[in-house]
Amino acid sequence: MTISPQEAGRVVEARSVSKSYGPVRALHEVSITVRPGAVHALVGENGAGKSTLAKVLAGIEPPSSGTMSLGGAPYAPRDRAEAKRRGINMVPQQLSLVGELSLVENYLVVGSRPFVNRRSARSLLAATLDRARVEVDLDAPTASLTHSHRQLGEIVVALAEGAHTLILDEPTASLGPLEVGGLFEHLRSLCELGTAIVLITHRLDEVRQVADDLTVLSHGLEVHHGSATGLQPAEIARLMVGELPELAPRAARTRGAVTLRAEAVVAQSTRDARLDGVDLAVHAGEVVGLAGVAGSGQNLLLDVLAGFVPPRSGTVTLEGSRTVTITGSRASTAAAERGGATASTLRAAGLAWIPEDRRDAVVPTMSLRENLAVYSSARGRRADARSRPQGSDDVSAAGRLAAFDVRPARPELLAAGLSGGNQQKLLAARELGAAQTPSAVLAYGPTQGLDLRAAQAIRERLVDLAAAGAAVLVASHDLEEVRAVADRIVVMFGGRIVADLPIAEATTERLGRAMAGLPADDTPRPTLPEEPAP
Ligand SMILES: Nc1ncnc2c1ncn2[C@@H]1O[C@H](COP(=O)(O)OP(=O)(O)OP(=O)(O)O)[C@@H](O)[C@H]1O
Repeated sequence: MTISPQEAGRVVEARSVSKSYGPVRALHEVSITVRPGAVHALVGENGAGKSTLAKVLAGIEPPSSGTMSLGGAPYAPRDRAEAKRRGINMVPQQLSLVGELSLVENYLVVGSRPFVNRRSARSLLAATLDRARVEVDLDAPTASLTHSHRQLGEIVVALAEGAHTLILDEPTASLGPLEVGGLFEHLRSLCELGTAIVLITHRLDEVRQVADDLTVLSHGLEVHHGSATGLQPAEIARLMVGELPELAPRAARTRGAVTLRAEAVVAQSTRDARLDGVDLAVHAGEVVGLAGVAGSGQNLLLDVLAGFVPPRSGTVTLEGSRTVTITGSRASTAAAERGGATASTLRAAGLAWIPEDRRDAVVPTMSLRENLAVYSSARGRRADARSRPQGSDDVSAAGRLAAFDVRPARPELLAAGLSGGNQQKLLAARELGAAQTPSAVLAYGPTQGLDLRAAQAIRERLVDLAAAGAAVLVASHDLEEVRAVADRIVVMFGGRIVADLPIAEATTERLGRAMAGLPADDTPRPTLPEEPAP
């Protein structure tokens, strides 16, 4: 590719950049060249240093040593605002839009241009949308937008701030295949306009689909830097982690009685399709996959099953260490009648819960040990700990962290110091690593942000828990994730369950049709359920 003089002014280079956090060496003499008009994929296993490199490029963290340049001129941003002024902006792993505010209002909050009024901010964003060929509602509260629209909205805000180099930290981690396709189309349009994109991803197939250049990091070192063209996912995986162990063959399991049941559940939330009489039974010893395009009701169903959203009508039952029944908006166990909250009543009865957004479950300001113990502490179990030998908690916490390969496996560290993938492993260690098998597991995208090896370990753990008698329900935007573990796949569309397929019958074609609300054969579309009441 030939670079015009104007574009040459935008080549971002980092030379021998290192970054340490105390004793942790996150980056060691890494060099990268980011070209205008190209997608540069940045891959590596969890904790390899990808986000750190992104933060250094975006002025969020200063490097410990090394130099950077922009268009040949020195580039050493003092902070993020300076990086933005020079045209380099980052969309973080966890989106930073304020949910109650619209995109226009969010832009007014973060925009670096002084004295921009609402009308000119709106027209600037509208023009940016147009240029990037994106359609997103500029005036609705961003919390009411789908995840992919929020993602695009955040990109549009960054572009409106004048970014010529955009760094996207795992933008596809919680998007479904259709949304990923849409996002990539937009990224390609941006590249045609000369924007440079650094794309951090764990989905190696995406590198083949969209990337021009590739940098692979491993343990803070750069192990590959070059063209992405023609590289197959398996080759990239080998560069990242060496050979992957074969998936263990699935152990034979027997399906037991129903452990988790939803009957005629009707529920409503502002973020998802209204549940319209959902029946679902998950048996002890089975893994059920839950699929659906975003907004089909799967988020709300899991929130109802986890006790966070009370159903308007219908019943949820967990046959755990005791039976918990939720009807309408109340849990009817003795504990709940004494005032116990529904979600914690379910937990106390043996429900494990991995939410879609790990920020709902991991407390960054607490240590890893405190994060592991947070629910038992909340139930007043600290007193038990006092009677144990001193330090035994730390030993068991360290063992649990090591078993889930949390790096570093040091119980006293704050969770904030872990990379995103390692926080996800910490969550899995808490929810799936207790000595006692949970009665039921609800997991939404349990391998989000995990590298191949870590994702494989979590999948095996879910299957092992089912073999040990748990009823496991796994929802994901990533069909491959669901398919890798499930014995059957239930598909939601428009707030209803529209298909329930044994894994052997869950072909891409059949799942795709069900997810689009089409019947199994070629007959016309079914009538959609009524619109939720305003
Ligand atoms: N604020 C921090 N304090 C201490 N250590 C940190 C901090 N941020 C990152 N680290 C450490 O630096 C290393 C690299 O982390 P980084 O977040 O860059 O990894 P990553 O490749 O983005 O991982 P992931 O795929 O899990 O997001 C890790 O060992 C991490 O624990």
